[in-house]
Amino acid sequence: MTLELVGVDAGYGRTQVLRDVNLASEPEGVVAVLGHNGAGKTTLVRTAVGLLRPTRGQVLWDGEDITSLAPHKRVARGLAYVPQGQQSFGQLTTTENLQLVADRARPRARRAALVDAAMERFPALTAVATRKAGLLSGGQRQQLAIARALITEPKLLVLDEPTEGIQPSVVAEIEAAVTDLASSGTAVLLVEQHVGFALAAAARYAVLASGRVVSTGAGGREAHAGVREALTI
Ligand SMILES: Nc1ncnc2c1ncn2[C@@H]1O[C@H](COP(=O)(O)OP(=O)(O)OP(=O)(O)O)[C@@H](O)[C@H]1O
Repeated sequence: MTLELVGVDAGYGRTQVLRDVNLASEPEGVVAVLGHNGAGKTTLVRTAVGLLRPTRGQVLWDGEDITSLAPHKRVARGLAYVPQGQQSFGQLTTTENLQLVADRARPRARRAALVDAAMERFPALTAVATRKAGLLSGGQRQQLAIARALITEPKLLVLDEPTEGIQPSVVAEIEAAVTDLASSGTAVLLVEQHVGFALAAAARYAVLASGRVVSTGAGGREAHAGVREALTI
């Protein structure tokens, strides 16, 4: 499954942010979206997941036009989104946060297995399974947010700056989980400020500047120079 933005313009009211954006996820692996603050990365992912309607262009899911499809229907098709900011239900425990999403899964008998599988991806969560999410560290809450998205068994996981504001020791755990996910068949669209990690993980990258894609290419170490140059635009 690939998600594709074709000639997309989008913005807020009269403020146009995205300009003629063309970008596709890979059927497997990571596509990294890079760019400075305010470049339009969050606007791009919000448009991709259906929280913002493009003013021009199309969003395709495996070739099908889903531009007008509601976000929750996109989730049902296999598109999951983890927004910036480690959001969770603070009064619920770690496990309850996961169960809340699993409770929608069918058949009922699978629900516990989904929670267990999501926990297994993030061993740090097991230790805080009964703690209220509001009392978790930023890194734990970020892991919980990703684990919650995984309960929907996405084909494509859209992550908006998963390492932002997270202490370095936990960043490595999040990076490892994202890399592991991508290599086990879940495609990832990754917005990331941390260029080193993004390029190491990415099969492909796109650099956004002032709402336009100004550079794209294959990921990996050799992409650094091209990305650095594009980021100076
Ligand atoms: N709700 C909104 N209403 C009006 N303008 C907005 C809104 N959200 C973002 N913008 C503007 O759109 C532009 C792009 O913002 P966006 O959040 O997409 O960038 P970003 O690349 O994700 O930046 P960051 O790394 O800071 O999150 C910015 O100029 C921002 O001020």
